[in-house]
Amino acid sequence: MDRTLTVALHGATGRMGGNQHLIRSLLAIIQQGGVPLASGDTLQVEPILVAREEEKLRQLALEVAPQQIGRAVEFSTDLEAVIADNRVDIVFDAASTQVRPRVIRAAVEHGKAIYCEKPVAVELAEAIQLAELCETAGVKNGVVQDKLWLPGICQLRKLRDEGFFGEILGVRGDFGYWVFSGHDPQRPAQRPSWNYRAEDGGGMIIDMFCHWQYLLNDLLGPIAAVLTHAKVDVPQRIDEAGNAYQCTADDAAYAIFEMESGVTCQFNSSWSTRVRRDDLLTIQMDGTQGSAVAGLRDCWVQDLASTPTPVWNPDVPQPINFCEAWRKLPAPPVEENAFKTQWELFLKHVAGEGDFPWSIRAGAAGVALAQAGLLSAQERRWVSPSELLT
Ligand SMILES: NC(=O)C1=CN([C@@H]2O[C@H](COP(=O)(O)OP(=O)(O)OC[C@H]3O[C@@H](n4cnc5c(N)ncnc54)[C@H](OP(=O)(O)O)[C@@H]3O)[C@@H](O)[C@H]2O)C=CC1
Ligand SMILES: O=C1CO[C@H](CO)[C@@H](O)[C@@H]1O
Repeated sequence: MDRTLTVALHGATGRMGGNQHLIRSLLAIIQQGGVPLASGDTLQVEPILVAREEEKLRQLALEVAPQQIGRAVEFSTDLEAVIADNRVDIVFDAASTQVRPRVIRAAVEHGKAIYCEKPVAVELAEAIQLAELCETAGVKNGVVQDKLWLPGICQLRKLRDEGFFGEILGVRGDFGYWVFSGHDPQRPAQRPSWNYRAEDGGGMIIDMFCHWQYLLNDLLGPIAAVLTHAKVDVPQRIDEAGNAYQCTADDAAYAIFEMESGVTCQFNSSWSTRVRRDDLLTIQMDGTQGSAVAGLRDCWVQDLASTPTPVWNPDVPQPINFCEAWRKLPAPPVEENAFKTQWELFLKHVAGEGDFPWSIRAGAAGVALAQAGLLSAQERRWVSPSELLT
């Protein structure tokens, strides 16, 4: 038997709302015939697209959706009416960050299940309030933590579980790429301008530390303290309308995370760097018995036996090709989109099958790390995220 969950997809016209959540997740689920449940039933999903711009919505609902699933889907510019609609089971928000608390509150008022993009809010106090609100109302809730299902990260987790590393000693994360400022009309900025304005909820720390929190927590347990140096490397950029604006949000952040386990993790996150590594995000984990480097999709390993023996001598050309000493792991047989995988888990959870630990409360822990990072950068000192949660 089929059961259908109707999802109000707010922010459908945005990059994430349109590409990852509509096209690669919800429409892909419809296209595959739904989500099989353990009960033998199949869970279907029906999106209602919501945003402010009717023309963009019309194009997604009446042109993009039919190309993928052979029929149109519903759309609306009236968020309040859609949230209040009795047919809607889940309210999902992927609009810009500052709008999120308002959407979550409205959804709770109407007793809907809530799922949203990260960060759940810019301010920690607000993120905690939202978690409490959902818990008190007893509504099912969740936050996107997509990196947990990236194929490269899944390989890293598997290596840890198999004991490949021996004793884990340290982790190094390198994230980012060059984001064009927009001054050259031939090379427009490839990210929305609000990301570079603190007053609009932008900034590297609030954007990426949420990801680093759940990733590190999953791989190594809780983060005890963070030390961050943040910068605005590119002070002026050009916005979507072609106007120059001052960048008020950090676009580079250099952080050391000290784990409760004693492991040290060091993460560079930058929109002002050029890539000379295997992927836009690489995470290297070093242990006594071996090391691994995970990119978004691939993972490379080097065990103790294949570790080269370098000798420092700048007077001769480097005799070792270090890249050759790494072995690329075979790709897993089925590679699913990480957002889609998490969507399926949330849909099943709402249908009564399976826990969903990636809650708004879990999202608030990400905001706590971001706030700790910002405070550390401002006051130039180590900050413990748990200090801010008490
Ligand atoms: N998990 C991940 O990997 C990622 C998550 N994100 C998160 O996703 C969210 C969206 O980011 P992204 O897609 O890059 O941003 P975009 O700027 O591309 O999209 C923002 C969306 O928000 C809507 N919006 C903006 N302001 C308002 C407002 N005042 N009221 C209602 N709607 C509004 C826009 O709608 P309209 O068309 O009406 O203007 C648009 O649909 C952010 O919270 C970000 O942190 C972002 C990137 C990656
Ligand atoms: O996870 C992410 C990956 O990178 C994006 C931009 O390229 C970020 O905005 C985002 O939050």
